[in-house]
Amino acid sequence: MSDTTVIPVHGTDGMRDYEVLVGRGILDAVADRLPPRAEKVLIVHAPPLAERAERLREQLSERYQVLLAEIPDAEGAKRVEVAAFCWQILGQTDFTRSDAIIGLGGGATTDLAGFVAATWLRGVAVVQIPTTVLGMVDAAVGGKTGINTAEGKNLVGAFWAPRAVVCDLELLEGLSRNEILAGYAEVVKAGFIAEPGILELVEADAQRATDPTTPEFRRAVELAIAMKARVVGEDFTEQGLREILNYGHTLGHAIEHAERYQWRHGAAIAIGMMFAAELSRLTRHLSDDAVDRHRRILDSLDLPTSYPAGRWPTLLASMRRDKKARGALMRFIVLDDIARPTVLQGPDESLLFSAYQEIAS
Ligand SMILES: NC(=O)c1ccc[n+]([C@@H]2O[C@H](COP(=O)([O-])OP(=O)(O)OC[C@H]3O[C@@H](n4cnc5c(N)ncnc54)[C@H](O)[C@@H]3O)[C@@H](O)[C@H]2O)c1
Ligand SMILES: O=C(O)C(=O)C[C@@H](O)[C@H](O)[C@H](O)COP(=O)(O)O
Ligand SMILES: [Zn+2]
Repeated sequence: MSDTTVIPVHGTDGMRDYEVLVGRGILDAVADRLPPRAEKVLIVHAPPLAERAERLREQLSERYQVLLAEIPDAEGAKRVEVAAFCWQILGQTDFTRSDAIIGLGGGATTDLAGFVAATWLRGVAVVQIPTTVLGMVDAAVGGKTGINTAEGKNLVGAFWAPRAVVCDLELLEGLSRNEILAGYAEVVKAGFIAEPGILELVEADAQRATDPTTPEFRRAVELAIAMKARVVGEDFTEQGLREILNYGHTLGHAIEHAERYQWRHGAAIAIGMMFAAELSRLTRHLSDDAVDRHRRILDSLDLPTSYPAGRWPTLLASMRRDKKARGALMRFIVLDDIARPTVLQGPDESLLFSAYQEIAS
């Protein structure tokens, strides 16, 4: 464990403090992070993680009765039917408040596992083991849990902090390059809103910054996690500051909805950040240089930055249902400069359309 980085997260709103561990080959740490009085543990995982879940089950079975819940892959996990499937397992095995859930997988799995933990008996412990870049730097940290509905992304959910987050970088070795790059969209999001050092790492050498075996990758990931830890430690339930983590998400979530949840989250958010940068240029005088920097960085990561012009009415309707909206007023996270985020409330539709035209294909 000597090479493990420990990032503390301050608990507020009745949540306990917890830690995010980052390292290689550190899954042994999981047992010690489970509640001491737990007897049963449910590992929630998608099919691609089945072998890994079985190994974890063997590792934990000396101390616990370990159950497995194999759920649908990717966004298919974030449905109420899948939560009900997990609740049924918990009910049939007399899972009590001292037992614990483990979310093992990408952000979709950890969002669902967290939601099941938040709702079962009004809250049981969850330890998250993210297995994608996006899960490690964002989804598994911070306690936002949730599922999608036909009307929109993450419309049902709860704030429920994990007991620990264990990020074993070795788990990333089976991921495709496209999956790594999509997850990296949230790493550069952290760069744009608060940690320009991340952007510098990508600009210096995008290949090394995105290769999970390099020190540059680990540095970028740790900077992104530490930034998120600071923000959620101050504003767990998104009363204000936490909204900055939604940079690029108002349009990004609308794209995911328009694409019937078949797109990778990070790809949609990349387009959303490009839109937010253009909106920032129009409303906050974000410099041309800073906007071009967005496009250059996203291009260097092979992430998309445009979307068809004709989809605007659909996207606008969907953005009105965004959780940041207050009545008829839409809210967007924009930048005064790199690492200086702010909220734009109630912009005119014509202004939004002008920003969209800049990214429309
Ligand atoms: N709660 C939050 O704060 C938060 C933050 C960001 C994103 N999210 C959510 O996270 C989700 C996206 O997460 P994601 O990008 O990790 O996608 P994902 O969970 O869909 O995983 C992507 C794919 O990679 C596979 N996979 C995962 N780990 C693997 C591994 N180690 N080896 C091989 N295959 C593996 C998965 O099975 C899936 O097919 C979205 O639903 C998004 O809304 C939540
Ligand atoms: O943790 C947060 O807060 C975020 O906004 C992080 C986002 O990257 C993430 O996609 C989150 O799930 C979006 O939250 P939502 O409230 O817009 O559904
Ligand atoms: Zn996101």
